[in-house]
Amino acid sequence: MSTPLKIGVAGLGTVGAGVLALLERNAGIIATRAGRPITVCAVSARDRSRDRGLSLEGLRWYDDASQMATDDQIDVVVELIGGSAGPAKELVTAALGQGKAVVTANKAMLALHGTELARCAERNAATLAYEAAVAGGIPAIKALREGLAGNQLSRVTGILNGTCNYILTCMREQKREFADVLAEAQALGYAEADPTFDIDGVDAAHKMAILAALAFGQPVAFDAVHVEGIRDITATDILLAEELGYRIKLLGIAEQDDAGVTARVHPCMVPVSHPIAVVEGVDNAVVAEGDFVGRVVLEGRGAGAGPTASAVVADLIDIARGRHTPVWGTAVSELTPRQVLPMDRHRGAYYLRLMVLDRPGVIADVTGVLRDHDISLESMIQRGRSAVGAVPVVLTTHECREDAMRDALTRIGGLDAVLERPAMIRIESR
Ligand SMILES: NC(=O)c1ccc[n+]([C@@H]2O[C@H](COP(=O)([O-])OP(=O)(O)OC[C@H]3O[C@@H](n4cnc5c(N)ncnc54)[C@H](O)[C@@H]3O)[C@@H](O)[C@H]2O)c1
Ligand SMILES: N[C@@H](CCO)C(=O)O
Ligand code: NA
Repeated sequence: MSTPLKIGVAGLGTVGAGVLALLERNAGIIATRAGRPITVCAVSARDRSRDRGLSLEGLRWYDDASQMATDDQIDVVVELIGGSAGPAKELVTAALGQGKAVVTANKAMLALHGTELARCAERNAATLAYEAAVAGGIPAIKALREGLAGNQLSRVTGILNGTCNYILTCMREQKREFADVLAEAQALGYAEADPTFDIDGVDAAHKMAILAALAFGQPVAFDAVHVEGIRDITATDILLAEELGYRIKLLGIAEQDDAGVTARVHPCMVPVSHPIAVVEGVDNAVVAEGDFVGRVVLEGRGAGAGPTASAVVADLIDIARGRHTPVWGTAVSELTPRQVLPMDRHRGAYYLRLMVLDRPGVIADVTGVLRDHDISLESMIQRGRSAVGAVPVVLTTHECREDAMRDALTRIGGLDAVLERPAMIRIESR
C-alpha cells in the first residue's frame, strides 16, 4: 500500500465533522481515486469535550490549531475554522510557510487576503486549495480555473448563498416570514457564524470576488464588489414578481469588457424561463460565459455538511495525486488589476414598488419624474383600494442608467403622495 496522505483538520463544526464522516464512509473509493489512503492524524477545535457524534480516538488533539503547521506527521492542513483573520489566517500562513498544502473552505479569508496567501503559497511551493469556499459542492473553482481555461470569460453569474436562496424559496413557496426561515437555515448548518454575512450579501460578495479573480485573471478585490442583501425583500414583492413572470434571487454578477470590470451582488428579478430562476432551496448555480464554449450552467447544493465536505475531499484527492494548479489560475505576478466600473454606470431595467395616496394626479407626478430622468416605462400595475386610501403601484422600466434611477427615486420618495421609501429591484434578463 502507498504512503497515506496525512491530514490535520482544524475546526470540527458543520464542515469539519462532515469531512471526517465522508473520509471514513468513502475511504475505499477515495484511496483508489487518490492512489493512496487519506488519513486524518490530528484535529483541533475550541471544545475538546463536545459530543460531535464522531470518534476522535487515536487522533492528536491541538488546543492551538496553529501548532499543526509544525507537526512533521501532517502533509496537509485543512482549515475549517472560519473568519477572515485570527486563528484561521495564522494557521494557513504558518502551514504554507512550512511548505504544507492547505485546503480551506474560508471564502472570507480568501476574498480579503487571497493574493497575499497565494504569494505565500508560491514562495513555499505549496498548494492552497479552496473548492469548498465557493458554491459548496459545485466544482465551480475547478470549472473556471481548469475546465474553461482556454476561454476568454466575459461574464460569471451565480446564486452564491444557500441561506438566502433557501429563505427566498421558503418565503415564496410557504408564504413564511423571513425571521422564521432564517432560524431554520441556521439549524440546518447553512448560515455563517454571523448570519448577517449571509442576508446582507457579504458572503456572496466574498465568493463573487473569488470568481471574478479567477475568471478575469485579476487580484482578488473584495472592496470592488457592490453589495446589497435581501433584508428589504418583502412577501409583497415576491408575490408581485410572480405575477410579472419573475422570481427574486440574490445574484452575484461579474462582467468584463474593454472599459473594465464590474462585480455586484444584489437581489434581482429573473424571468421564470431563465435557468437560474428555478434553482431553489439551498441550491447554488454558477453560469459562466466564454468566447469559445458559450454558456455553461452548473447547479447543485451550495451549503451544508455533505456538499461542502465533498468539495474539501475533492481538493484532498487532487493533492494526494500531486495535481497542482496556481492558486488563481496563473502566477500572482501575472494577475492584472483591472479598471473597476462604478455601479452608477450600470445600465439595466428596474422594478419599482411605491405606496401612494389614492388621489388624482399622483401617477402623473411619478411618471413626470421618470420622464425628467429619461426613464421610460415598460408596465404599470395599480392594486385595489385600501380603507386608508394608500395603494401599491408597481412600475417596471426599460433599460436606463443606475445614477438616473437613483436620482429619480430620491425625487419620487420626496413626493407628498408617496408614503414609504420606494422599493427598487433590478431586473436581470440575460
Ligand atoms: N456551513 C457551510 O455550509 C459552509 C459551506 C462552505 C464553507 N463554509 C466555511 O467553512 C468554515 C467552517 O464553517 P462551519 O459552518 O463548519 O462553522 P462552525 O461554526 O460549525 O465550525 C467552526 C469550528 O471551528 C472551531 N474553532 C473555532 N475557533 C477555533 C480555533 N481558534 N482553533 C481551532 N478550532 C476553532 C469551532 O470549535 C468549530 O468546531 C467557514 O469558513 C465557513 O465560511 C461553511
Ligand atoms: N453560509 C453559506 C455557506 C456556504 O458557503 C451559504 O449559505 O451559502
Ligand atoms: Na465549490
